[in-house]
Amino acid sequence: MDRLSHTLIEEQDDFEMVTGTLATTSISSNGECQPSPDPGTQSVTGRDNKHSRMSNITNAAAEDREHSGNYEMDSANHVEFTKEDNTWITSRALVMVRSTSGEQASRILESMDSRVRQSLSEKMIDPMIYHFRLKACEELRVQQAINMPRTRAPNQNRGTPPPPPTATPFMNSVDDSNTNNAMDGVDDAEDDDANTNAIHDADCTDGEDEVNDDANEGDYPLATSEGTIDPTADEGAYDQEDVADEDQAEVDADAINDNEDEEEEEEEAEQSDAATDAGIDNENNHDHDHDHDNHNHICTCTIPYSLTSVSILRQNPHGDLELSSNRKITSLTIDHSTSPGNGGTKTHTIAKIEVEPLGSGLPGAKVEQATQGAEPGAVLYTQSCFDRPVQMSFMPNYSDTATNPKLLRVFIGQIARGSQHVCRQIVMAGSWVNVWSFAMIEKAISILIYLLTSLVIYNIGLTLYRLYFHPLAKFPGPRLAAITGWDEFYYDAIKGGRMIWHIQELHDEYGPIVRTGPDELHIRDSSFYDELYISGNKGRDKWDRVAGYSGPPETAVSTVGHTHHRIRRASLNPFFSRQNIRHHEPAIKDRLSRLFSRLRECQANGEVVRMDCAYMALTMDIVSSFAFGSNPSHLSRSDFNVAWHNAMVEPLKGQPYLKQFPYLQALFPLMVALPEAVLNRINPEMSNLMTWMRGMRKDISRTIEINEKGERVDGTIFQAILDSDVPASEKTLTRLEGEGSVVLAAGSETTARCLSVVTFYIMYDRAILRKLRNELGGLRPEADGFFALGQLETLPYLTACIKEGLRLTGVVGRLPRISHEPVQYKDWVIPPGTPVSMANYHTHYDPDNFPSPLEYRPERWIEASQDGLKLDKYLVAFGRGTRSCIGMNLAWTELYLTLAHVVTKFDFEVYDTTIERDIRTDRDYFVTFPREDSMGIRMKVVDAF
Ligand code: HEM
Repeated sequence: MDRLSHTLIEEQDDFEMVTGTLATTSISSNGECQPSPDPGTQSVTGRDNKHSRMSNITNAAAEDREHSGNYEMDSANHVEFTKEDNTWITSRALVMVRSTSGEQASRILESMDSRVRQSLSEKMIDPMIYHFRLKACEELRVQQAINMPRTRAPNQNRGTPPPPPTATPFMNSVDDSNTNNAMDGVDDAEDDDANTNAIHDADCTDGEDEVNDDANEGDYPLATSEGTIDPTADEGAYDQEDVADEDQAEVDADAINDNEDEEEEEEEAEQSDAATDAGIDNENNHDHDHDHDNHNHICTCTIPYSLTSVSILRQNPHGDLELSSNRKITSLTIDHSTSPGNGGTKTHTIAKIEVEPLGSGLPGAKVEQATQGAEPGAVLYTQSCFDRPVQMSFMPNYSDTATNPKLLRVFIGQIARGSQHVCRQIVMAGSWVNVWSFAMIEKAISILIYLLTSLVIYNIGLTLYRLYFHPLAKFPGPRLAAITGWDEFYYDAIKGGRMIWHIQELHDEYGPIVRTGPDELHIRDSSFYDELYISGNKGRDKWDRVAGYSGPPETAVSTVGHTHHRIRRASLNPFFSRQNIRHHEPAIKDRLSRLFSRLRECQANGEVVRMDCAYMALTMDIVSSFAFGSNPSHLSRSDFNVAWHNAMVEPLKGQPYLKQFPYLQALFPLMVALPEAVLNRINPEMSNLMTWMRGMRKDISRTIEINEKGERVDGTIFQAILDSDVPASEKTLTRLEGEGSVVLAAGSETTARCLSVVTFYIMYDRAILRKLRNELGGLRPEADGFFALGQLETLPYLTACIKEGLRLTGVVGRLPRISHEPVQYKDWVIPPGTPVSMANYHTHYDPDNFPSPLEYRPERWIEASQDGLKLDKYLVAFGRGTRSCIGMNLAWTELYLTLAHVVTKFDFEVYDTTIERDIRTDRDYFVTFPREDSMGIRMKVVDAF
């Protein structure tokens, strides 16, 4: 394109739009913009003279400058505009005039220097036209300064004045006004603009433009001083008869434009190529009029991903990036209804955009819906509140989007040429820029730093408090345990249920009472057991940290308060009474018969039996018939339903995590709520359990319904609770459901483990087997083929075998209790409210009471009794006090009946089972666990009698 040479003023900055040093552009006698008429400095180019009217303007402006310092020419800074520039300026000015309300126009006129007005009036120049031409010149100059492709001029249609700004939808209004979306490019419309009116450039410190205030502050405002951009606002056109003159001027310019068509097409083609280079679909983005050669000149707009703010990084003349301003978007509304898809590119209309007033600074803005429009790949089209459309195109960055989806490439261009307040910086952007969600990241980082600092300070304070000022500070123990409870997590979660062995070492070092955690004491003294786990009204509370995972909410076992626990326990006691268990004896014997027949089958098949699973199937079948009146028949399953065994046992390993992160308990109800198919895929074993729980819930609901009709469902724990005197709040579906789960869990693995360990030792040590068979040989079975329970309970050796089994297995872990009164232990006064624990393991393996504690030696119980020692005092497998095991009568019944009949009816051979690996208590997950590599307790049935 044959551009006339032009000189730009020395700008303070490429991106400083209208400051007080606007280029001193003049309007030549032919009506084109050109350098000011300073003969000494301007390069005047040849032009045809046909638009003589405009020379008046030129002269007027020149004279103005003589009168006013504001219009002082800067001889060093002058500019020349081409014809097409002038065309654009004219059209642009027209649009601005039309979009100016009467009120605004009056303000402009008022603020205009009277001498200027006078001068203009003498030369019959409309001051509004003059004013807006200045602005248009200024815009154009800025674009040229950054070498940005020109926006399609408004009112491109030959002779048709542009329509006034319309209300939403903006896309429509953009189309109507023939400005299309802002990136409509330099298209044929420019051919139409031959309006060669020219305006002298002027120094814009004339005070008529509040934009200058912003610019002078070195800021790059994106908002009006009120901070609002409302593209829906129709400010009402400035009714100007003088527009007719402009139209006439446009007609005059047609002839000139014809020569320029070819050049325009070439330019368009260049730009289209550049867009292709930038990865933009030219078809979809044919309107993206931008210049990719100018990346170095553009400012980089940092628009947070959520569009909470807009900040602009500008590039100074040295090529460095500078942060020029941050403006917070306070509201951004996207009109999705006007968002047609565009070949995979989403197009949205911004219905309204508001930014903060100057000086508000970052950060923080609540932006509704903003993110919806700002996803990578989305294209935001909008029309500014002014006369030009604003387009923001969000496209993935070529290189970084894959690794960092927050990095977008944004094209911002052709925006609101007339909207100097708001978008002039964006006008300058006019190209593809990288956009990062800095504000969000910065905000997150600052919050993180704040939190970390607070955390560090808090922890330092807490550490000092725990070490020196805590009520337990005087108690012995390692400093680490005094400071943090994480060592417990390490031993229980990381090393796998080993905390009680670590505590054992601490006792060896520090004595019988040790501070094992910041708030917790532990005592290893078998003689103190009954004092801590006290009976009667002085009962202790549970520690809420532990109670939470002992069982589901609302159950007795998870109740913290002693009094509340008593109420709940009272509703269960009758059901677990010795009398009620006797009542269930036939059902227990029935399940035992099933076990015996299964063992005979195994013998016949030569199968190796997982005794731990067989006994688990037995205890689950028994407890199910006892508590729920049902028969799940785990015994009948070929593998004794090993899946159920695992489903009941494996979750216990999660207890250390639940203790450290109690909120994980919230996941359990979610798991129950998961659809069966989903859970089945995730964990088929748990899925069985969940299915069972759902079934139980149905049964309970039915029981409640039947009770409401005045009828009963006898023989279940649910009916027992409903029959009890407890308040209705203790008879809810949740409570009943919870108690059902607890009974199934507490009543199966505990007893099963004891049975399988005892069976192992009896079969492993034939001497024990012989003694036991001798003792049992003195009994005669009853009519049902079973020994009478009463008789079995009198057998000392059988009882000793069971006690020795309970000593080595059962609940081995700590059972914290909290007293509301000070507790005296030796010289120590334990402050009220302190959780104090004793591990059953330490009592059961106390060598003072049980020499060679790791050995299975039933004889110790016989010998102790003969020596008058009350060894039973130290058998605490079922706990003691108000919270001891409620199911111990059932457990004893099962143990007596099962062991007595198994040893007399079957002979087993231990199969690849070792004491070290499979029998000995190695881990504490509330109940005893063998070593990790255990393969179960396996035996072969070699004989059946
Ligand atoms: C050898 C077998 C068993 C052992 C070693 C045993 C051990 C224990 C222990 C130590 C506790 C106290 C837990 C604590 O303080 O948090 C307890 C509580 C409990 N046990 Fe057992 N138990 C056995 C069998 C059973 C059976 C067969 C049932 C039911 C059918 C049962 C049901 C319960 C219940 C419901 C509790 C909670 C009591 C409460 O908090 O009031 N247990 N058990």
